[in-house]
Amino acid sequence: MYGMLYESVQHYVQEEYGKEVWSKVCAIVDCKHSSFKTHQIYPDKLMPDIAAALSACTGETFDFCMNFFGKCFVRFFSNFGYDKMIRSTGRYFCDFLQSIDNIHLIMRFTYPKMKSPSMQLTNMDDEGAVILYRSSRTGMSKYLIGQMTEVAREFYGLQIKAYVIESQNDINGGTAGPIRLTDGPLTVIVKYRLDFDNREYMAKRVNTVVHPSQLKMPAVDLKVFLELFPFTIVLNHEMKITHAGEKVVETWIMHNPGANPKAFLGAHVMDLFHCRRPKDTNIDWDTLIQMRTVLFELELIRTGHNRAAYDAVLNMDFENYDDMLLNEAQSLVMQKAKEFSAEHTSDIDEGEESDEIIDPATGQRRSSQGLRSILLKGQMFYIKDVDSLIFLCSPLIENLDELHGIGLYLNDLNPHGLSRELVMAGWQHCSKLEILFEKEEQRSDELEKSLELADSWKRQGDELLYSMIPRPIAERMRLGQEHVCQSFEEVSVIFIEVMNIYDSGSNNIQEAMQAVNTLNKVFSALDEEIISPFVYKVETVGMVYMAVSGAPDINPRHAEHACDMALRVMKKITSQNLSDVVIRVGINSGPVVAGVVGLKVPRYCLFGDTVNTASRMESSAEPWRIQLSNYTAEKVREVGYKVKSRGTVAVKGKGEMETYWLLDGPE
Ligand code: HEM
Ligand SMILES: Nc1nc2c(ncn2[C@@H]2O[C@H](COP(=O)(O)OP(=O)(O)OP(=O)(O)O)[C@@H](O)[C@H]2O)c(=O)[nH]1
Repeated sequence: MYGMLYESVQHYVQEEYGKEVWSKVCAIVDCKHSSFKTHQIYPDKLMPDIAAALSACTGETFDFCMNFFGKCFVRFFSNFGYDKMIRSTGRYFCDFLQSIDNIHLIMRFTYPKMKSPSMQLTNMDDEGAVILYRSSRTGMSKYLIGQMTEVAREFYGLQIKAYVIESQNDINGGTAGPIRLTDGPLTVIVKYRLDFDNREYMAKRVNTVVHPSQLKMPAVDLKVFLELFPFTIVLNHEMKITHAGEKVVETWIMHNPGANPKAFLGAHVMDLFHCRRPKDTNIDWDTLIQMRTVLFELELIRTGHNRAAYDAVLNMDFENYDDMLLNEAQSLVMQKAKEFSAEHTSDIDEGEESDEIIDPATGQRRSSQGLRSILLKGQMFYIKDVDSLIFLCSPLIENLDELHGIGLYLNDLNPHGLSRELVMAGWQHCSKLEILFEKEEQRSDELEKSLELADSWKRQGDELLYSMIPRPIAERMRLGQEHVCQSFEEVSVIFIEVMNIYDSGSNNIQEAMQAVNTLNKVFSALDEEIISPFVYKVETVGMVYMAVSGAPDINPRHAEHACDMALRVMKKITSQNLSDVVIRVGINSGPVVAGVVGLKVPRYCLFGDTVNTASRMESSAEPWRIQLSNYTAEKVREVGYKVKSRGTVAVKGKGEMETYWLLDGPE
């Protein structure tokens, strides 16, 4: 389905429910598109999926959401100026209801791959109307209710009540989860009742009977119709073709070489055509006589593809065709076809059955698939004088390539109306549009790429920021909240020093580079042991790595988490047996004040004697040992950690302190 419908949903869901809800909905349906391109096609099932997801996020029913999306579409398409088109369909709401098919058809040039639904106004009365909707998509029936309600309100000042009377293959709303559209050829048929004040329209209709233009007119010879509409077919009650325009017969002959050219008349319409629109329609008199406002699309069935045969048939003794035996006539046709091809292409080997077409218009070779079949678009009109249905139609051709593809020329098209101009306009329009679409695609791809790039830079920036400032604090600062210092009653501070990997007095560059590499390996290994939110890395200064447990996320088991990390680190670094690397660890627990300092390179710092003492625990520890302050040892011994007193140690700036070695964690 075209992106325009999804653009309207994204716009109004964000407006109505906020960007947060929209992001949640996208996450649920796994939609990767940050925006939708108007002219790009997206999966049909995305629409009901989004409705089901929005229903889950907001508690609204699925039907409510689909109805809402239909309203969004009508509000949104005004951005493209389509509201003017709706207003111009007619003075009354019923005029509009009869024009929806036409609207979609006119928009075909702009949305060439559109698979629009078909809408049929089957009944009107003073209290409203009945609409029959057919579509190859499920889950859209409530979408249409939203559209019709919004068009009635917005453009006709009508409050209508629209509801489903009966439906086939339609998945009733309120489904819990996203609707998976089936892939099979499924036609959804839904009949709606629209209740609204329709008296004025009905009264106006009655008056048309006495309208001056309705004065008795003489019967018109059917031949006139067939000249004006050379692709027309006339059907009797048995749905047999009684009369036909010359072009439709010629086109049929061209696409059915070898068939009896006289077999077109008298054949059942469904033996020669497929009904493409509306889908799954019973082609019988009673049904068609009800569907005079519906736009039909009949596709001519092709059995072959030989332009040469076509010319041969037209040149043959058409009058006496019946007298010849059919196979004699067919062999004559094929003979003529060979002669025709031989005249037009010298390089086809003799005797080789060529199925190539020489396109006389362009002289280009076309493979046998070159001739596509023809799609006739029009309405069924009942002509009382001949008690027949006449399919007043014209070929649906979007551009010159397609015209050639069918083997027709502009002169074959209806002499009146805009068929020829539309093809030309369509061709120009399409080529202009193609350039515009390409440009739009290019721009939006560039936009998509720069959005991805910006996103990756943002992520990298965030990583960098979170490496300096804890995420919750960074988020609060990003929201403009002034970050104030925060005091913590009790945390455990860990200092880890990498010893003797570098003599700061030496000027040997080699040694220095070696030391940096080794330090990077060790600190990266330590980083892997940081388990947020239990332990937070504060900084590294020189060979010293500092971390804390219990800040910025308060956690009562900070001493245990700090010891666990120290034990893991000891095990990890010894297992890595990095040559010359020796470490020692110190831990202390107590109160600290934490805050972000600095503007240029803001850092999350801890202040207080607890930090100083933890540093001393590390700097006075022996290599490969973890030294705990008395207070920390007390806390972890209670929960089974194995500690061993080191006795009293003279600690710089602290005097005599009893400290402990940490030997192992609890069983
Ligand atoms: C100028 C106005 C309109 C334009 C440009 C337009 C265009 C479109 C397009 C591009 C699609 C998607 C079809 C596809 O991608 O295959 C669509 C679908 C649809 N349109 Fe329109 N449309 C218009 C007006 C309306 C109105 C007024 C109604 C009904 C009141 C309507 C009913 C629908 C429905 C129900 C669908 C969903 C597809 C389905 O059910 O199969 N449209 N339309
Ligand atoms: N990495 C790091 N070390 C700290 C921090 N706060 C204190 N220290 C260290 O803890 C130790 C004890 O600090 P103090 O008691 O203030 O001693 P000092 O006189 O400032 O420093 P010294 O010259 O080492 O005695 C010192 O080695 C400080 O470098 C900190 O936030 N980060």
